[in-house]
Amino acid sequence: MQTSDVLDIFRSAGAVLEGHFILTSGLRSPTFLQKARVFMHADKTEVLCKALAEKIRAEVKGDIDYVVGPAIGGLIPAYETSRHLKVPAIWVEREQGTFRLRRFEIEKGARVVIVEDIVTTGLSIRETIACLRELGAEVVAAACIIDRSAGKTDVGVPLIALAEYEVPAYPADQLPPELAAIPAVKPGSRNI
Ligand SMILES: O=P(O)(O)OC[C@H]1O[C@H](OP(=O)(O)OP(=O)(O)O)[C@H](O)[C@@H]1O
Ligand SMILES: O=C(O)c1cc(=O)[nH]c(=O)[nH]1
Ligand SMILES: [Mg+2]
Repeated sequence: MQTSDVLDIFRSAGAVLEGHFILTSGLRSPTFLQKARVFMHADKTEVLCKALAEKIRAEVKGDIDYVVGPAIGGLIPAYETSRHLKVPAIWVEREQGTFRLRRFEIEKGARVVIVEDIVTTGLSIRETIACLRELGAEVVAAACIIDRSAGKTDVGVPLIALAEYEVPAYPADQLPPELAAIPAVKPGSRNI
């Protein structure tokens, strides 16, 4: 599956939004990939996650014990990707801002692959890795549907992206005037 195919699916779902967005990292962007508008369609989600599962199987050597999705955005793609990988899917969710594995137990040494929706700075994946390593799990790879950094982000483990799509993002104090003129909205769930 090519990047253009992935973007066609996002566009067909009305998931490529234009405006002024506050990202989870605090960066600002004129473009937001509202993945929820894709994941509301099981058929579109299946196509994307089956392709991602195939890419994960091709790149990860050895067993995978769990797929782990960072809530909320990672829940649906992690579940659907795990269905194709035929391994269980679990998730981390924020407890007072910090990712925790609140509902599951995981064996020490378990080999896990993180499945995210979108990667911008990789911050959310690094936070997920920290949580899982504290529990003794081995994070063998991370994966995502779209990497907005187009391969520039280093999360400390191999990052398997179904598509790479570079989108501008700016520190809040370095906004171009056309972006500063638009009221900012924050679609994600961090700090809620
Ligand atoms: O690579 P990063 O800079 O961390 O950005 C990507 C993260 O941002 C979004 O999550 P967000 O915290 O906005 O909440 P959501 O999962 O509820 O959408 C997205 O789901 C990724 O988890
Ligand atoms: O960086 C983010 O927070 C982010 C960007 C994006 O395009 N979509 C998303 O859900 N989160
Ligand atoms: Mg998220």
